[in-house]
Amino acid sequence: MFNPTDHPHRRFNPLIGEWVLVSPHRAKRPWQGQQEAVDNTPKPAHDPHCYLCAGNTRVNGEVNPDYKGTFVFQNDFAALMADTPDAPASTDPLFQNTSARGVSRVICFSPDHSKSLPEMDLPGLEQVVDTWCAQAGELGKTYPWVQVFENKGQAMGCSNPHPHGQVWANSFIPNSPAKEDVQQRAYFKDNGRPMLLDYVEREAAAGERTVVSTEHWLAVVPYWASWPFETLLLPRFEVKRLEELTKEQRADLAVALKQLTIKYDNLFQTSFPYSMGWHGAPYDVDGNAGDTQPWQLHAHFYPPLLRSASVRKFMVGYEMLAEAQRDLTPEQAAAQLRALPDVHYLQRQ
Ligand SMILES: O=C1CCN([C@@H]2O[C@H](COP(=O)(O)O)[C@@H](O)[C@H]2O)C(=O)N1
Ligand SMILES: [Zn+2]
Repeated sequence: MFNPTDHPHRRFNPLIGEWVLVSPHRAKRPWQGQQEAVDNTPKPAHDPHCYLCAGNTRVNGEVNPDYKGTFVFQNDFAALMADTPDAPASTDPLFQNTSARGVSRVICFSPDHSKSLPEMDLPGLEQVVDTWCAQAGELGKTYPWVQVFENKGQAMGCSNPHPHGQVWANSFIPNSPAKEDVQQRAYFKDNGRPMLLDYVEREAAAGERTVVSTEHWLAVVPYWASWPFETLLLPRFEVKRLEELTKEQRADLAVALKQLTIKYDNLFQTSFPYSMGWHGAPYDVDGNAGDTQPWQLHAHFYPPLLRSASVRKFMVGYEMLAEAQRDLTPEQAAAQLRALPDVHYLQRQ
């Protein structure tokens, strides 16, 4: 008799139209592979050598202001520029290219070099949320896609430990949002409702994949999660883009973010690495983005850790050549996170 906690099976991710292989007992195999370096040394509130700290000089010689809340600056090594000339049109179907313009900005979450999101207070987190919303709303006037994201931890290639995120505006809609656009439009056409609005209601009723639940927000390990402790942060109301969030919805988002990231840090009692980012309806800057009705704003958290602070999941081999594969079920991951205290392990000492 099939049982999803013991038997390998595949699950469909309707947001990108791809399958994930679930092998529930893979996490039990002996591990003699790489151990990630774990850096639990406490950080100073101000680091005189940090390029992102208030009042310090950045690598390009600019001096950061003595900022008190969030601080946004143009990335000195921007991946995209606003004035890049058009790439020459290609006629050969095997050698297609197209132009790429945009803006890259860095968002310092606070002047405190030592506090990542779970350790920040709610007013500080609300400022981060307001900054995300303001950046998306401003850049969305000029660019069809605005990618708000955060790389946290050295395990995620973070080049600077000062808690910060980034926002990259694009003159194009990148691959992942493009897939989600197609999938949400197809679902809306068949069902007359945004996919993730139906999904959040079903998950709120089910509960077995819920990690954090607040008045306006729900964080789940999605049924189709790829990364071991991947979560999807969903509004429990219809909303298309960050800047549409009301003050109350933003304040509650700060609560949900704090609870989720505290759970994450408590899982292996370490600052939990992840890449996270927001997806909302593309912006209609040239009149052909289509209506926003099928879309629902949401945030993805993609954390690499699998078994401990030092053992991560590798999406390699089978995952690169075939399809994503996970070593424990989403329900098991959610249960582990749910069972954790909602006070940060450093606060408890
Ligand atoms: O003086 C600096 C240092 C870092 N940066 C930028 O800060 C960003 C740090 O982000 P990451 O840690 O996610 O790499 C990185 O994109 C880097 O280009 C500056 O723009 N100026
Ligand atoms: Zn710093």
